[in-house]
Amino acid sequence: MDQSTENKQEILCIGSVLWDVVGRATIAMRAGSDVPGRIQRIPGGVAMNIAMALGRFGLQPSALTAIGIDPEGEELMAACTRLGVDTTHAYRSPDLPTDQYMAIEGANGLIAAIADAHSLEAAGARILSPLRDGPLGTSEAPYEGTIALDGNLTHALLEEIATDPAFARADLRVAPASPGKAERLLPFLRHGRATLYVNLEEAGLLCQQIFDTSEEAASALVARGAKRALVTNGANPCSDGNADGVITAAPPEVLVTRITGAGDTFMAAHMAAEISGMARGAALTRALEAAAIYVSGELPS
Ligand SMILES: Nc1ncnc2c1ncn2[C@@H]1O[C@H](COP(=O)(O)OP(=O)(O)OP(=O)(O)O)[C@@H](O)[C@H]1O
Ligand SMILES: O=c1[nH]cc([C@@H]2O[C@H](CO)[C@@H](O)[C@H]2O)c(=O)[nH]1
Repeated sequence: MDQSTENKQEILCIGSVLWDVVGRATIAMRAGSDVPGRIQRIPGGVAMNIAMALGRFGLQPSALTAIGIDPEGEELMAACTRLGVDTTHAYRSPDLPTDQYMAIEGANGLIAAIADAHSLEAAGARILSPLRDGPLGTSEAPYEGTIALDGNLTHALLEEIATDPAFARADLRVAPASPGKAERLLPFLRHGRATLYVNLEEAGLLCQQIFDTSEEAASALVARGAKRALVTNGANPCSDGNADGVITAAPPEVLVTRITGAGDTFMAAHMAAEISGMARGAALTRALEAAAIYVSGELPS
């Protein structure tokens, strides 16, 4: 281990590490538009986005995911190394192509996106082997560190994680992959083992209820069985609820230049703050500050 990594805290990120292919146009678009613009390919997937943000906050992220042994996978492995995300424990299969996500963004925001995470889903429990069969942990000697988990895994695998003894001692923090996959996190309401990081819409989908405030949503998630729930609501106040009650704080007012990634930045900053020993209130404030810096266009650290 070299000098730069020996004092950093390792943190596992479980879920999608894939290529994002994003087409952007500066004019407003709708279904069927065919316009000039730019197309970029960048590392993505919720677990990867959280891992990259955790790295920026001084932690040492390691990904448990599926990455193909195809040219796209080799390039993605190199990109992870370059971006400070360890892939020693990633599952590599010659039969599964590297996953990808495709989005189209116009001046009026996201028009549509497709997430092809079929290889991650097909790899299933094989990505968890380092936590179940070693070297990171076993049922008898469970992993005791912090884990960020995304909701790209199948509902069945998330259900297993919610009760698996190999996860019993971890500080498990879970984020949905998209509103469309929010309901995959229901096992963590039935088995109160995880801290959930959701936005107001995702909280509503999990509780089958419409919420006006993050405070209402956080207390409803805890009432439904979540051990702890952090609910963000864009520029509006954000809440942290657990059995002791709900605390709420407002994001600083900033000029917004980008939004995508705000939720991942919030989660990573909040995890890093708590790992460094901050209390609930201070960690919430720190995470809101980091997300504000991010949406205003800088990379917080
Ligand atoms: N307009 C804003 N002004 C200030 N802070 C913001 C704004 N939008 C988002 N944030 C910050 O980012 C956090 C997460 O935002 P949001 O609730 O929109 O999450 P999300 O929907 O998961 O984001 P994402 O766009 O990454 O999916 C907020 O709690 C807040 O701290
Ligand atoms: O179903 C999914 N949708 C979107 C993402 C990721 O979220 C980011 C966009 O919000 C992007 O990086 C994409 O890969 C994912 O991992 N799964």
